[in-house]
Amino acid sequence: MMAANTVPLLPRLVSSSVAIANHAGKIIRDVLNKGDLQIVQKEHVKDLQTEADRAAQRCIIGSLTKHFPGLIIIGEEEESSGPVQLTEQSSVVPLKFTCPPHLAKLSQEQIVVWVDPLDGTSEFTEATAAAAHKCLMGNHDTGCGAHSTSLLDHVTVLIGIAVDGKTVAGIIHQPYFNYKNKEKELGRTIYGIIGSAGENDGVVGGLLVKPPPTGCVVATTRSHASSTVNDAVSSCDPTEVLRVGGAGHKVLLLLDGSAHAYVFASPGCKKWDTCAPQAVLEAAGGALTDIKGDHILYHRHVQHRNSEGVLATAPGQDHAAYIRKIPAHVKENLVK
Ligand SMILES: Nc1ncnc2c1ncn2[C@@H]1O[C@H](COP(=O)(O)O)[C@@H](OP(=O)(O)O)[C@H]1O
Ligand SMILES: [Mg+2]
Ligand SMILES: [Mg+2]
Ligand SMILES: [Mg+2]
Repeated sequence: MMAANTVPLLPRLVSSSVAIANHAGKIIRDVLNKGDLQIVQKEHVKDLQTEADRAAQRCIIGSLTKHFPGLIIIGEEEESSGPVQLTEQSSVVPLKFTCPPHLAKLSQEQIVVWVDPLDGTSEFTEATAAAAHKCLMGNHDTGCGAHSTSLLDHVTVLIGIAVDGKTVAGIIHQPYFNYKNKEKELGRTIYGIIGSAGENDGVVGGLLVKPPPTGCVVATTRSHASSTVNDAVSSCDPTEVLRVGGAGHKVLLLLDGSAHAYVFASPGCKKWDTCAPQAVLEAAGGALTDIKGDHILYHRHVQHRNSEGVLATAPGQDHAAYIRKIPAHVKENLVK
């Protein structure tokens, strides 16, 4: 085994981030178990923050800063006060990939880390409300339909690593994976480095399944729809539309064969929503761009909004063909 200081910076950062994302997932579950989300409204009624978002971000940014002093990290949430749980320097996961040669000699100044401590906050709050309602009703299924606890599957922790403005590595942790099956391990982490030779073509931790050769299943937002969002989805002639929460979760659906494309023609998604999912998807052979087909950049001073929308396709799909289908009025509506 290589001594820690001979391992290049990027694999060390990925390995440490996997351990940190796993711990952030535990913090999220602990907040939900306590049942007091302390919800704060940010820019509008569909833009919420909970104590789980805040505590998970304190853990991620605090731990990364402790292990990599001076690292540039941009998180979704503003700084908050409260207990900070840090991971140990030694809590790294064994590496299951090789570092691509062109990323083997990075200096820390080239790196920006984009952190979404809890992606799918809307669904997290609704699932929690549903669970509380269920308790009040004596633990029977209330038949709330949309207020189903299955919404917890939509929650992920995202840590994306960009080098010289391009995403190169990502970690997607799903804290509630398997929560309905008590026999199995709770939570999973999928991570990848673009161009690395690891298990499953550079993506570790998840089953990679191509979507069916026929049909067109489009995943899109569940809680941030608009007429432009819906026009873009319709233009793809979908055989099925999955309205689900979270950018991380929608990219997981592209990786497990559940959807062909993720289409979001809105300026609502931010760089911390796409940096990690894009890297994992592209490591697996998929693509994620804005709705016009242009690359999304992740420099330190870039605007946070993905103002020209998001379009992602599963490995093996014709990404350019989806871009061509998006109507001109939708593209014109989304400007820098
Ligand atoms: N109109 C909007 N306003 C604020 N955030 C938005 C938004 N549209 C999308 N997002 C953010 O983009 C992510 C994916 O959205 P969606 O689930 O609707 O597809 C969510 O991240 P967070 O849950 O981390 O805030 C969501 O809040
Ligand atoms: Mg948010
Ligand atoms: Mg998000
Ligand atoms: Mg978030």
